[in-house]
Amino acid sequence: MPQGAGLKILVADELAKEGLELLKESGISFDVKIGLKEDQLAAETPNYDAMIVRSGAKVTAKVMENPGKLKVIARAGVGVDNIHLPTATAKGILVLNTAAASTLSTAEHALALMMSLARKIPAADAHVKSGPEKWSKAKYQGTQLAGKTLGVVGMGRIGQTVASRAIAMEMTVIGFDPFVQAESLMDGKVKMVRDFDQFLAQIDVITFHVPGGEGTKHLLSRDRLFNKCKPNLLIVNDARGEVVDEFALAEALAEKKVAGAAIDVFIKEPTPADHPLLKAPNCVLTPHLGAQTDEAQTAVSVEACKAIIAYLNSGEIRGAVNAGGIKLDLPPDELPFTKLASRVGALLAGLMDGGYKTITLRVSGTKAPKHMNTLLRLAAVELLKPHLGEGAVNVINVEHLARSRGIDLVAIHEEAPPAGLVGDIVGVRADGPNGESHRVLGTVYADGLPRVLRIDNYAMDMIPEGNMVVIQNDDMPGMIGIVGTSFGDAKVNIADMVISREYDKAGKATAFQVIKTDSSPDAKLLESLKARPGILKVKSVALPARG
Ligand SMILES: NC(=O)C1=CN([C@@H]2O[C@H](COP(=O)(O)OP(=O)(O)OC[C@H]3O[C@@H](n4cnc5c(N)ncnc54)[C@H](O)[C@@H]3O)[C@@H](O)[C@H]2O)C=CC1
Ligand SMILES: O=C(O)C(=O)COP(=O)(O)O
Repeated sequence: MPQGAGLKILVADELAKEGLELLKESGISFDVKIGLKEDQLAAETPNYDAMIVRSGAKVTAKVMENPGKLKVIARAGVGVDNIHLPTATAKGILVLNTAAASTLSTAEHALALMMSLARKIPAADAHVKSGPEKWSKAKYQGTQLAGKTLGVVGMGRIGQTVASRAIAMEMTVIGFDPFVQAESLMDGKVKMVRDFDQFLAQIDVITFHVPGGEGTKHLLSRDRLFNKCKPNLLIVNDARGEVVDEFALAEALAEKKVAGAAIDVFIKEPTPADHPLLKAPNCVLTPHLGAQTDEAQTAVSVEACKAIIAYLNSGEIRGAVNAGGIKLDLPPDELPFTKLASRVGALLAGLMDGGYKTITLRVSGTKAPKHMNTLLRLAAVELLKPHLGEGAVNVINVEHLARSRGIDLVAIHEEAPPAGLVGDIVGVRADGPNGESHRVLGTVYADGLPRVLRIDNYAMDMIPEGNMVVIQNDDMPGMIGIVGTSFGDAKVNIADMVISREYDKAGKATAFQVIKTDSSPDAKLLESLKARPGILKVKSVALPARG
């Protein structure tokens, strides 16, 4: 079957053709359905493996309530405030964006707004076009930006790009961003101010480059607009509508509490006909055009489509917003640790009788510790699968599902491998609520294949793969024979086997037999083994084949 066959993508906002071409080439079928209302989008969602949106489609909790086969949503752009992230994460849907693809265009748009505002370009343009009779220059006298102080709110990708260009225009730039700890940024050229009101007191122009949402709502509130801003302040909002109190802004402009505003983004888009900013003085408005250039639209479309294709075809995660920083497309010498973690997790799940209180990953060495979160999530997915079902848990929702069940996920970087072992060791331990506890330790050899080196305290060296049966028995003569004969009688061929012995504190020896079989042992065989005197535990686990 060709790659991509059977998969379907919903393109729910307008997307540049370059990305759509990539979808066609990938063989994954797609439908373009723009302007769907919440109910319509909710009805369409379960039929698609992936969705691509910009800011128009609202992917609410309701839309994802019954996500069907939806696995991934790509935002062709930056802001993901139109996607209900907690629901996406809980449902195991990867959300990704194209973070840097539109940075330059959006920064240029903010600068264009700033200059339009300072020099009254839109009004002057309309004036000239209105005819020669009232030709006036004095009415359109503007403000020079060189020498003025620009305050950049949000010193991320777009904020810094705006700052560098404003510095080139000989503006003084200061920044406000509570998530930047440095005293200054950009080689000391942008001083960071901690207190927002003190920041407002220093600036002639303010430009916003923050994400939307509760954390940034009404940063420029009514109180600040009326009582904290300098009356000559020019306001640029190319971020999100809620960042500035739109209604208070219209009043502040009318009452000359601030000098002007240029706004690209609104609480409600399209803006309603009675929106107060439409009639506010010295106010320049654009219809969410920050990223609307040929270059940015091509880039976001291509990146979003490439990322969707990569995730659907190979599980590769690019530009993830809700995957806790995990990475599955690792270099060849690190990639086998992902398989190791999954198989260690699956083996451990097979050993446990009950549920879990804590799942702990311990890693040592140089390669595995680079990917602790990824390895922990992969192991935890396998541990939770038998409890939640095959399709219910994945690397996106595993942390949420564990937390919602009161299971702690812990990752520990050990300075040195456990005694007797060397190199990159990945160990996973599960502790149950009733004192049950098991652990499995493994590594990856130079052949790139995972090895299990310990189950509990039993030492071994085995590739975890295929049908595996783990048997714990009293260490006494004849036990291997009993097991061998039982498998033989059941016509189950033993492909490989390791035996390991351990002594408990009282000096009593027990042995572990880890057996790989060519076919799956049935319940009757396992039950008959369990019933044998001297056999303490029999567990069967089906792992993927070696490949
Ligand atoms: N008008 C348009 O068409 C476009 C608008 N945007 C908007 O611009 C935003 C920023 O984009 P990037 O610079 O790429 O994101 P970014 O993530 O690189 O930067 C955002 C910055 O905001 C800071 N921040 C967060 N909360 C803050 C707060 N309460 N006060 C001050 N700073 C805060 C963060 O620490 C970060 O440094 C996007 O989230 C999106 O909402 C992005 C692209 C196009
Ligand atoms: O990328 C962003 O965050 C934007 O705001 C751009 O929105 P758009 O894709 O043009 O609807």
